[in-house]
Amino acid sequence: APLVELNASQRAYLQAHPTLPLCVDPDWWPFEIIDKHGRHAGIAAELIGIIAARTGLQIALQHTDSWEDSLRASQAGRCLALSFLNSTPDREQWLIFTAPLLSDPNVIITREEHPFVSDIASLRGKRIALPRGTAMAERVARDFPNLSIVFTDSEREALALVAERKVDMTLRSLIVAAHTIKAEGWFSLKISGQIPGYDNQLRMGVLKSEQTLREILDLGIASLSEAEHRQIVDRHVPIQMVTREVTDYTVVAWLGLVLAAVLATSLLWMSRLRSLNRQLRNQAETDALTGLPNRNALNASFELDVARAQRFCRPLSVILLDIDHFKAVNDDFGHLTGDKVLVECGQLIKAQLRTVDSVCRWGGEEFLVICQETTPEQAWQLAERLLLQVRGHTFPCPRQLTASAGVATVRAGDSAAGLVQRADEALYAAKHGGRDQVGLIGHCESYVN
Ligand SMILES: Nc1nc2c(ncn2[C@@H]2O[C@H](COP(=O)(O)OP(=O)(O)OP(=O)(O)O)[C@@H](O)[C@H]2O)c(=O)[nH]1
Repeated sequence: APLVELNASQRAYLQAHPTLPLCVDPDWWPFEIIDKHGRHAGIAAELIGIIAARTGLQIALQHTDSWEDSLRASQAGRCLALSFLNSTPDREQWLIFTAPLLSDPNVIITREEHPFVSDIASLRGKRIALPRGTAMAERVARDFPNLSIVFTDSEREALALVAERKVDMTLRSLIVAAHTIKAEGWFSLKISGQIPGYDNQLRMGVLKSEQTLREILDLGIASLSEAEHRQIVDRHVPIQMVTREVTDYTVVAWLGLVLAAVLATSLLWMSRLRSLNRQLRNQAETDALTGLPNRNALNASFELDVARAQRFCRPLSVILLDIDHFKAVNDDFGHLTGDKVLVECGQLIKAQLRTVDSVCRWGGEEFLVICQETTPEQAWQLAERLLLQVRGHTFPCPRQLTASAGVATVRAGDSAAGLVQRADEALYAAKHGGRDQVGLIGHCESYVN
């Protein structure tokens, strides 16, 4: 980078001051530290190093034991400049300040389970830990009377109180917080929000008498590029600085993402539940072997069919069909053959029906056919046709098979069960009469004129 161009009085100042006595905070990592070799290190040290190289200043580090020590040394005139500090009315009594070397937002730190803070002014009765005597503690007390402040002796103690659940939150420099959370392993802490305008503007402080020194430093500071700032900060803060983007918008975006994820999961879950329920209902109402509806599937609608036929004097008939000597099929050719016969018999019956009629597997080797708008005579004819089909069909079984059927038609006062009962009696009669025939019980009373 090019050297900064100085004017005559600035060059004269440098000649009169071959070294610049600088006081720093010896223990404020990652901003700055006096390391074990007695060297100034950290973000501030690197930024000031570039400034010195570009302006020709020779820095002479003044060793102190603490930040308070450094402030006292500065007040006593033992160092002409302080490295990295916010300007406050108190400090302005003896210092003048350069432009900021670094802006660093102060962020709200809470435990992981705390919701994101979008508006700190709306929080009631929350406890916030802040180091005593800091500019930020003064500002929070003034701007947010809704919070109760717990004063601590250090920033570390403030963070520890949050980690130990003794307070709800603290406010801290993003860079220092990111570093400390990682260094201390306080991963139960998170950055929950940011107070707009609560930024650290870290500047160099120069004794009031040293106007020219401030001019020189400002020229050096102005020469620092955004990329140089970023590189230096990134090197010292191992946590990704995307956290720098923690503003209300990111919070909203994150919440949006989380909500979307929850919504998507519930929708998925609900559709899965619906599909499972559909499967369950299908399974409950379908005969696994033949794929026909079973007795359960029929019950509700069958009662209604019977009631409707009675109410409107319409004929409704049922046919109960039973394969003859089916036990012998099982016994002679095995259950698997018996199963195949049942499946084919179901298909055979179904193929003969009008769409308004329905067939279900009533149980065992019995099929029940419900024939809407069907007189006993018509039902009888259908039953005869079904038996003819069975008789003429080649089942996957070495034996020629036949079936018997019982027919019944709705009467006044009938229930669905009563109707099937009569069909069963008719079937019994057919079996008794020699099988392979249709049985009919009682007279063929019908509602049709
Ligand atoms: N393979 C097979 N057999 C079944 C099934 N359900 C019932 N059965 C058998 O069907 C047979 C019915 O026999 P029975 O009620 O004695 O009547 P049948 O041998 O058909 O004689 P009739 O009805 O008097 O002509 C029994 O042996 C049952 O085990 C099934 O799902 N698969």
